Amino acid sequence: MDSNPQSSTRAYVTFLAGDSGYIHGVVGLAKGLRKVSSAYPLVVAVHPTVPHEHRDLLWSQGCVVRDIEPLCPPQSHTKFSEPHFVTNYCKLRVWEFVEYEKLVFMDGDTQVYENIDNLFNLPNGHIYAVMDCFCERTWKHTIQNKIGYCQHCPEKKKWPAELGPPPSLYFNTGVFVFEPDLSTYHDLLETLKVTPPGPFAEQDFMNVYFRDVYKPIPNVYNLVLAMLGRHPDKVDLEKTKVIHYCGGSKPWAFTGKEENMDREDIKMLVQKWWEIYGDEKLDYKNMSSKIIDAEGKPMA
Ligand SMILES: O=c1ccn([C@@H]2O[C@H](COP(=O)(O)OP(=O)(O)O)[C@@H](O)[C@H]2O)c(=O)[nH]1
Ligand SMILES: OC[C@H]1O[C@H](O[C@@H]2[C@@H](O)[C@H](O)[C@@H](O)[C@H](O)[C@@H]2O)[C@H](O)[C@@H](O)[C@H]1O
Ligand SMILES: [Mn+2]
Repeated sequence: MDSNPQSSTRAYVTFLAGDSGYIHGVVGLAKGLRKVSSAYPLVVAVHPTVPHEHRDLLWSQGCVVRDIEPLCPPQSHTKFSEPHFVTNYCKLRVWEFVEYEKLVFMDGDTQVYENIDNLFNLPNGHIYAVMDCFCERTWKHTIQNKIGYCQHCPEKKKWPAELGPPPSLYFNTGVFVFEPDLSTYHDLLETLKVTPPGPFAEQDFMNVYFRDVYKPIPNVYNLVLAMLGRHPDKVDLEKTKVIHYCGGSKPWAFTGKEENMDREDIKMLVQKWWEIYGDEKLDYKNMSSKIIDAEGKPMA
């Protein structure tokens, strides 16, 4: 018998901070999950900088709104790859959402195009995520990028033996499957205090912390846009379930002018994002399930 009946629950979870436009991403994700008939709610870990009207909007879109405290890395001179990455350490707060047995975290700049509820059935005891790509200029600080090595194509440019063993598999933290628990949460916070930050902030930290329990899942669950240009042979858009609009402009502010963004496939994917975001039939108020009577007829 489960000691805590709540702990058998599952949910998608995302993180929202500030007022710079990600609210559109989170609302779009809530509508996308409804469109693919996901069986689980979307919990939003909300940073104190999120305006109250955005909290109300999330609630009106059927999201579970959970306030979180900020979480900062130790003081350092690290130059993050993007200034806002320092805020992303707050993602780690989701490990305290222990009212859920299992969570699938999704960045606010991801969108789901096919049901991925099957991820909740992956065996416990691991963190599941898609391998990241090292080929973008954002990786210019790494030896991998300098020598042209990427974990998506180790056969193309082998890791030089003189550099020792190749780096451990490295995952993108835009989508990951995990089980929240308080002992891991407190250990994460203690370990964070003594871990010098890297350019990819909480992503670098999580890759070190979870190195021994990380298991890769196919890139159909988190296709970062860079893959389209860097590893087209590893991409099948027909089979892709989640698009991660990272590494350039976000769909809600798309200009197509950023590096690598002026591509027909990316413009098509941005249009697909807008088709969901703009679809009023997917608004929570228009989707609330009709109450039906004993004969299965909708009641007034
Ligand atoms: O100002 C910000 C920065 C980040 N985020 C959240 O943190 C996630 C990670 O940041 P981002 O997606 O920008 O990183 P990228 O995947 O583009 O590197 C976003 O998707 C949002 O869910 C946010 O809400 N507001
Ligand atoms: O805070 C660090 C971020 O690191 C990751 O983004 C990166 C990564 O994808 C690189 O491979 C790209 O080159 C880069 O553009 C992109 O920003 C996660 O997507 C994001 O959620 C967040 O954890
Ligand atoms: Mn992202």
